Amino acid sequence: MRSPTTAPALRLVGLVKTFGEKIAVDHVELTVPRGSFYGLVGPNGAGKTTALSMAVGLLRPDEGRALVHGIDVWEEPLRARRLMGVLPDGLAMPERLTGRELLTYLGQLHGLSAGEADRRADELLAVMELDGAAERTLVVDYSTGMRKKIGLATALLHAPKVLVLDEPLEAVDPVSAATIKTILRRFVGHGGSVLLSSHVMALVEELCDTVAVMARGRVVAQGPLGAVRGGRSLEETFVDLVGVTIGGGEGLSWLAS
Ligand SMILES: Nc1ncnc2c1ncn2[C@@H]1O[C@H](COP(=O)(O)OP(=O)(O)OP(=O)(O)O)[C@@H](O)[C@H]1O
Repeated sequence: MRSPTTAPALRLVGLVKTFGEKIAVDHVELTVPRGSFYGLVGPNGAGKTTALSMAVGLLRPDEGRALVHGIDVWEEPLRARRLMGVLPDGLAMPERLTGRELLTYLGQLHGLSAGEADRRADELLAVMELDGAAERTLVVDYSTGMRKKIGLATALLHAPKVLVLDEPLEAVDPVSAATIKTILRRFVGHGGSVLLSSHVMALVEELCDTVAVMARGRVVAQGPLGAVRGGRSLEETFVDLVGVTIGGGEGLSWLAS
């Protein structure tokens, strides 16, 4: 086992998860190099959310391990979680708090002093453009895009080394998306590592240097973006790898009448 100082940002080793008869994640191996901007793509139901939930310690695997900077997420959860910032799908978070209250509360749970938690909350709210009226609004009343932004702010609050983000830009307007992309690029530019899942190939091509394609619970390709797409667009490569038949061309004749 490599030491925490040289280990990859994140390593998933033989992860398996079944729900009843359904194998949601089937022996997934994934290595996110340090300093990489890593995109995980796959069709609906491919197992991305299940794999990411196991990677960050939110869902216990049936088999396999997840290591953050070489630290086992299940054996040393506190050490591992200190290194990770997580934006889960569905964004379960305390909702009866304002954006500011949420950040200061979570900051103190992370062990920051009240002053430091306040200072970081100020900066994050400003950067996410959630200052002003938004910071006094309860999170339960936030729009989907605002929830993504406050979720990303909570993920960044304790200055993690690795961000694991499930669909961070889904349902986010273009202006907020540009803000989030800038923040993520800065995070990687300063030595952090990002693993994000997305359905949007153009987004992954724009942001990520390394990609993995999941289908039916398995990783069917992974590596540097250029090598995986092999001179084509990621979308073409994806359709080939995933082996989908593109629907919509037949049926629905009543629509034309
Ligand atoms: N809690 C659960 N109970 C039963 N089945 C589940 C559960 N969570 C996921 N699944 C099933 O596991 C498979 C993988 O789901 P998962 O949400 O990980 O896929 P995904 O790639 O994130 O999909 P999407 O892109 O649509 O979000 C799906 O068939 C899903 O129905």
